[in-house]
Amino acid sequence: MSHPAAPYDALLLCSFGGPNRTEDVVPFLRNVVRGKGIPDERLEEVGEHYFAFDGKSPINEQNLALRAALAAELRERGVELPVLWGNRNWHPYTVDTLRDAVAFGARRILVLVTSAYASYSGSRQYREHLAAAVSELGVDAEGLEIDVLRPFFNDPGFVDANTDAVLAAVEQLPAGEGVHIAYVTHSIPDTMQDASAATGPGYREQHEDVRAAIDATLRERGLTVTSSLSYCSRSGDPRTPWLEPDVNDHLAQLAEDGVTRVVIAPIGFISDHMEVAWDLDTEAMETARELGMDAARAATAGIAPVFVSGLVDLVLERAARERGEEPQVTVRGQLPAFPDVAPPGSCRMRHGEVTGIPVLAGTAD
Ligand SMILES: CC1=C(CCC(=O)O)c2cc3nc(cc4[nH]c(cc5[nH]c(cc1n2)c(C)c5CCC(=O)O)c(CCC(=O)O)c4C)C(CCC(=O)O)=C3C
Ligand SMILES: [Fe+2]
Repeated sequence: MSHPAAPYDALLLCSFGGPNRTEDVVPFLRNVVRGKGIPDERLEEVGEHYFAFDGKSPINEQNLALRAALAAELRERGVELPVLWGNRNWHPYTVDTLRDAVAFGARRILVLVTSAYASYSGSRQYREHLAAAVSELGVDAEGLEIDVLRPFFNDPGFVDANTDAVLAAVEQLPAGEGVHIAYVTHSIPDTMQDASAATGPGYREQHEDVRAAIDATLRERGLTVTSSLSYCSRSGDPRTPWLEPDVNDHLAQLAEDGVTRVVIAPIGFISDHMEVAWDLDTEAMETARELGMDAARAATAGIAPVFVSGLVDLVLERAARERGEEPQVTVRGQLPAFPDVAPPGSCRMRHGEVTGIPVLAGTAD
């Protein structure tokens, strides 16, 4: 029998990156907004949330924890597959990790992007980034082949971890009748939403599918549930339309409608990074308090064993398909599993225009 992770010889956790201390904040943000000509003074303002946390984003420690959990789960299953880590916008940069991996003999690498949903920001932008990293490596990357795991929003491990978290949050609320689950994700520009829906279910529709799947389980458990999807963390020009409603406006509307018990469930995020810490734990929870609601924030998937185990299943499933086998694929919700290779035209940038920017694991059109 072949090695369960063959043909891969490494798994690369590829994430956004975040600053570790005050001095990192502006250089990190320069990377994030690269090429947009935004002056440093403006970045000092954009970095306000990071400065409020002494310049330290929680995201790096979360990725280290996820890497350790993935490595432990692989080891437990007797699978030898090193788990590497590289970021788009801060150390360790993907290009550096890849250079080391190649020097250590890696030739086929599978990438796990730390966004569960497909959109330009969570999907194609990472594939552009990987192509740029390989191109920067030049001859050093000769013979290197990189695949990217499909978006995993409807993976049973991810959905079940979120379901468990919502159930635990309901338990935290004072006793009462009925509960509203306010599912929350990162807002994106309407144009990016439209582009995400060009070749398959769009960003919003992917979230709606997860919402319905979790709701169904909650009702099976006997809970009286209403629910909604709202958005956080919009940025940019206020005249540009982004997905709405904003979670704070939405909570006010819910209060007006007589909702008194609410669970804020950040299904759009795989861990408690800055958006969750600031926009939800700081702002949205305060909004709920001011509105006199009983509110609890559901945990993100983080390193919940069911989530980590689901990710390892995904890795082994993809490896098996690369070997020409037909492993069983299980999803929650109504949408199918996304394809291994993103179809041409998928998740283009804001306006769906063809940029010609090279991508890995897919075509540039
Ligand atoms: C859909 C989505 C996810 C996926 C959800 C997920 O992966 O969880 C995500 C992840 C993240 N985004 C992050 C940080 C930032 N995102 C920015 C800007 C933007 N994000 C957008 C969307 C998303 N972003 C968009 C449409 C913009 C506007 C710029 C543009 O139109 O292209 C900016 C620039 C400043 C600003 O505009 O606010 C920053 C600093 C961090 C790190 C957090 C930490 O440090 O803990 C993470 C994981
Ligand atoms: Fe972002």
